[in-house]
Parts: sequence; structure tokens; C-alpha cells
Amino acid sequence: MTKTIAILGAGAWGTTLANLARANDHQVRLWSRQGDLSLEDVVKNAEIVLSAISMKGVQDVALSVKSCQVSPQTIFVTATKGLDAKTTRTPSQIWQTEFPDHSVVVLSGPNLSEEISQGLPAATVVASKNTAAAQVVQQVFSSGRFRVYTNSDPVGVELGGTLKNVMAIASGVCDGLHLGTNAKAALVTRGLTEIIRIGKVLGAKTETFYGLSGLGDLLATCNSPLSRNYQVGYQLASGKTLTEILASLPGTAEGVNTCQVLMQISQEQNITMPITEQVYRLLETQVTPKQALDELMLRDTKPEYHQ
Ligand SMILES: NC(=O)C1=CN([C@@H]2O[C@H](COP(=O)(O)OP(=O)(O)OC[C@H]3O[C@@H](n4cnc5c(N)ncnc54)[C@H](OP(=O)(O)O)[C@@H]3O)[C@@H](O)[C@H]2O)C=CC1
Ligand SMILES: O=C(CO)COP(=O)(O)O
Repeated sequence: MTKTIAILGAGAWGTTLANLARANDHQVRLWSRQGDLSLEDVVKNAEIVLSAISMKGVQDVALSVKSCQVSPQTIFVTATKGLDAKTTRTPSQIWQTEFPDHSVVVLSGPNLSEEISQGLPAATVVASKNTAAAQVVQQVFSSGRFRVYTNSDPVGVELGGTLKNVMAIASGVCDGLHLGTNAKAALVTRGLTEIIRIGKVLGAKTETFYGLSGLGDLLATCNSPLSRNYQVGYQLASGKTLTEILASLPGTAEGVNTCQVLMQISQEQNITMPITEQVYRLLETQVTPKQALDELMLRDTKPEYHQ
């Protein structure tokens, strides 16, 4: 059945998702600050409102949507991968707080938008406490080129996509320093352990991190030069400053902000996050890439805990 869908954010991901929905014959209205349509007109009568806004804009946009006319049945979908700098909330927690009576669905997976725009096959996850709402969103986007799975752990799915961005920066550094395949495997594996450690504290289920939205997205983003987060790390390793890198980066690298929020959480909750800490110190120019590597390699010896 044809759905009326409002997509907020006409960046790389919002545009790609709009095209996937249009290819399935849905009526899509795309909103961005630059566009001609008003937010009110875009969300009016929409059965689904999907946000692909960068993290820094989510809270303000959610408040603006709240002042628009939204149908009581509207399903909210969030495709943003980040954490709010002020409140440390996830995007789905922000949408759910502003719209407590609506279903909120998280869409996240190994989804480099550039590949999907080229028609290459990909899979993703739609997660919600409301299974029926997740199934509606599954039907909207599923196609022979985009395989969509449902999941009942929205926070876990969302955190997988968010936390891996910090590991993608670290992986870019690893490749930029030409540290080899063994080092990369060690980094990504210990990165997953770190993601699970913090994810559990933030309310996610461990098994979710072994799925598409966790391990899947970690593998995609840590191994692709198409990832903006990977590019940040790679270019830091080549000696560029963060300011120079961000000035020429096409689009948003959420891992930079996420890393700061994670450091705040790790200090408040006393969670050990060695890779995140070194990425943070690197972004703050407190260490060089080589010093960050040495810090990680020379930590106290210990057994291989997985969580
Ligand atoms: N690109 C990808 O491959 C994927 C991206 N994501 C996630 O999707 C989100 C968006 O990424 P992407 O589309 O690539 O990023 P882009 O930088 O291409 O686009 C960001 C979008 O967010 C909007 N935006 C930013 N700040 C604000 C604000 N304060 N108020 C309103 N709108 C704002 C921009 O609007 P404007 O044009 O007006 O500046 C733009 O439409 C990120 O969280 C990213 O992690 C998830 C999966 C895949
Ligand atoms: O989330 C992504 C792939 O799943 C996109 O990664 P980047 O934001 O690093 O480009």
C-alpha cells in the first residue's frame, strides 16, 4: 500500500532513503532548511516521518515538528547515528520524548549511502518496541536491492550505528599509518568489545551488537574509504589537522562529536574505553597517531574479556 512519507534532511542519507521509498511507489516529501517546502507542509498528513538530520540538528527539528500538525498515527523513523551533546540522549530517545504517544522506529545498518545510490545490494535493520510499526517501515523500504530486517532492541540497533563511528576514525588512523591487517583485525575486534561494554550500560542487548547494525556496520565503516569517519582518521594519520579535514569532508562525520559525548559518559559512569579515549585525545591534539598506538599497545596485560 502506498504510504505518504516525510523525510527530514536532504543530505546524502535522507536523499538515498527518499529514492528507495519512491522506487517502491511511495509518496515522498523531502524537507531541508535549503528546500522550498515548509516543515509544516512536509509533515502534514504524513503516515511516516523519517529523520535523517545530522545529530546536531535533531533536538531543534523534533521541537519544530512538535509545533506542526502531525496525525496521531504517524510513525517516526530515525536514521541519525549520534548522541546529543547536551543530554547524551540517542536520536530515538529524543523523538520518543517529544512524541510519547507515537511509535518510534530506528533504521540502522551497514549502509554507505554512496553504494546504495549506485544500486548495489545492502541490508539494514528497523527496530522498535512496536513490532507492527517496524514491519510497516520494513515493507516501505524492502526491495531486491535493499533487504530490511526487523528487530525489537531499538537502543541496541541505534548504538551499534553510533558507537562504530568512533572505531571507524580509529580504523582510518590504522590504515593511514599502514599498520597492516593484523593490527586492523585487533582494533576492530577490541572495538566491538568496547562497543558492547558501553552499549550494555546504556541499555542495549549484547546480541544486537553481533548483528547487522553492530558488527555489520562496524565492518563496513571501518573498511571503506567512502566512510566520512574513516576519512577523518585516515587524514589525521597523514598529518592534516581536524579543522582542515572537516573543511573538505563531504557531509557529516558524527564520530567526532560522539567521541566527546562518550568520554563524558565514560568519566561519569567509570567505564573503561581505551580506544575511544585515544581517539578523543587524538582529536584534541593531546597525542599524535603514533603515540595513541603506543598507548593502546602498552596498556597493562590482562585476560581477553569479551565484555
Ligand atoms: N551518508 C551515509 O552513508 C549514512 C549516514 N547516516 C547518518 O545520517 C545522518 C545524516 O548523514 P548524511 O545525510 O550523510 O549527512 P549530510 O551532511 O549529507 O546531511 C545532513 C543533513 O542534516 C541537515 N542538518 C544538519 N544540521 C541541521 C540543523 N541544525 N537543522 C536542520 N537540519 C540540519 C542538513 O541540512 P542542510 O542541508 O540544510 O544543511 C542535511 O540535510 C548522520 O547522523 C549519519 O551518521 C546513516 C547511515 C548512512
Ligand atoms: O553509517 C554509515 C555507514 O553505515 C556511514 O558512515 P560515515 O558516516 O562514516 O560516512
